[in-house]
Amino acid sequence: MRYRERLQARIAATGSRLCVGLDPRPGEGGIEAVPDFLKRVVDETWEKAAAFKPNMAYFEAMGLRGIEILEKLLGEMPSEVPVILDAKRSDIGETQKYYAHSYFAHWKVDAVTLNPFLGYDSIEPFLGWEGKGIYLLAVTSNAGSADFQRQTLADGRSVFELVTALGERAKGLPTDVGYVVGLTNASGVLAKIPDAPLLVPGLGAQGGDLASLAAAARTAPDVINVSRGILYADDGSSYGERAVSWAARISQAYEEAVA
Ligand SMILES: O=c1ccn([C@@H]2O[C@H](COP(=O)(O)O)[C@@H](O)[C@H]2O)c(=O)[nH]1
Repeated sequence: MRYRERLQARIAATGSRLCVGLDPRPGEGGIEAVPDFLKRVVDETWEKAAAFKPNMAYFEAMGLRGIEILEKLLGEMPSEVPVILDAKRSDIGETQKYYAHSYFAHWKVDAVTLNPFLGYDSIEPFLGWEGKGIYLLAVTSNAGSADFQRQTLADGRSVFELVTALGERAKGLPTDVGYVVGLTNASGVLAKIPDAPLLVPGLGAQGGDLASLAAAARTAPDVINVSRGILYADDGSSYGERAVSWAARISQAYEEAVA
């Protein structure tokens, strides 16, 4: 089964487009409390998760122990839920081969985020993997996405359309190509993004508004990420309750857009 089909099936089975972001920040218990923390989050949220998204930065920040924690976590993930590793890697093709092997063959994640700045040959090593996906950073959720990504070229295209053109070149290859589009910057952008799976961060702590995404009436298996809004909301509710609540808010926005 292709990655896109698997994600579509998961969204249909759960009725949820929520991607649960796994960004652990060691607290009072220190690094040794992180594995149990992540296990509780996964156990409580997986039934409402269309996908999980561990971000490499938070694991790398814990040193080698963080990598061990990530490896163990990946080995114990519920098999029903696709895992998107947020790695944002970028290097020459020869080196990217090793990242692709590490993530797809060794860690067996379903998809990975990549920085497309080095061009097509830098993403090529990721394109021959049946059942896997990559998400290219197209329009990120930070203010700095205006510095390059949303600039307009002399021919009238936006810079992020050069990114989607890379993805279009990969059509027909075994790996599915999707894009990262930040909810905070999605307005006015979505009409120019192909019908490919989107990973949409920016909901919750970053204050993104679901209306423009829902109104775009896209048919692709787009997923919307919430990390701090589930892991660190400090609102007296459980991780599971927060996942249910965010999944419902996302569904409601989509329902209101068609009403
Ligand atoms: O454009 C981007 C790309 C990636 N991210 C990542 O998503 C989560 C967002 O976390 P929240 O706590 O829900 O804000 C985090 O891992 C980011 O590195 C993004 O925010 N924007």
